[in-house]
Amino acid sequence: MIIAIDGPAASGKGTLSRRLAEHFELRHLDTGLTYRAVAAALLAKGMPLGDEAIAIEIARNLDLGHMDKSLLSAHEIGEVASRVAVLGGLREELVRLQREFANKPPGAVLDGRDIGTVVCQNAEVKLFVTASSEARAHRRTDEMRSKGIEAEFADVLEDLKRRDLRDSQRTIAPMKQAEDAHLLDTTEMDIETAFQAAVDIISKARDTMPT
Ligand SMILES: Nc1ncnc2c1ncn2[C@@H]1O[C@H](COP(=O)(O)OP(=O)(O)OP(=O)(O)O)[C@@H](O)[C@H]1O
Ligand SMILES: Nc1ccn([C@@H]2O[C@H](COP(=O)(O)O)[C@@H](O)[C@H]2O)c(=O)n1
Repeated sequence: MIIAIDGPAASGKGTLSRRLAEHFELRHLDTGLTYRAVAAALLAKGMPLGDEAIAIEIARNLDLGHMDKSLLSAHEIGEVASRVAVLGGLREELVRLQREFANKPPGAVLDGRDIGTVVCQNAEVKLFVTASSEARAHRRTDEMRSKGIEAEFADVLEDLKRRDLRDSQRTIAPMKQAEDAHLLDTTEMDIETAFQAAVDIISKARDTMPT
């Protein structure tokens, strides 16, 4: 079974995806990390962010098993990732790796921006996880502060809105809800409630799948 989870920044899709993968005994790939890894490598090499040939080369050498989430999660890397994510050739290379991951048995949960619309259009279940910009900014600000990182709610909110706008308006594979995706708005849900709602949707979909 392949479960595709998309949604805007800090909507909780990563938290949900990890728990769903554990619950349904599937593998999990946070595809945002693949864009972040390329962004971080470009920054480390001091290369211009628009240098697509170098970005593709970095993507070809990416080892999905060795992406350091704690390093790549930095708020600033998310911003740079969203700027390199507009490059079509780079996306093709990363999508190839992501599909390879998804198609290995017993299946997987992938989260990102274009999983239901591009990467795994054939996924058995698709969710589009969202929450109001304010709720997402509060969650991200709390998360950063809990790690000892200084964060101002207003700055985080502005950054999230800018990133969402870029991600949803780019020409290639923009972030959007797939037509056959279930919408899960978690603005008024805590993590446990959101998880139970997702399990219900997926279990119902699985019960109606041909064996
Ligand atoms: N329903 C929820 N209620 C409250 N907090 C939540 C909820 N879901 C997730 N969180 C918290 O919000 C923060 C962001 O969640 P998470 O990292 O899963 O989002 P994301 O969509 O994967 O973000 P990104 O796109 O930046 O990778 C985390 O600190 C997480 O614990
Ligand atoms: N399938 C995806 C996943 C991510 N992106 C881009 O990467 C940025 C960082 O992603 P996070 O999920 O870690 O926040 C994101 O803002 C997107 O620009 C993508 O394009 N497609």
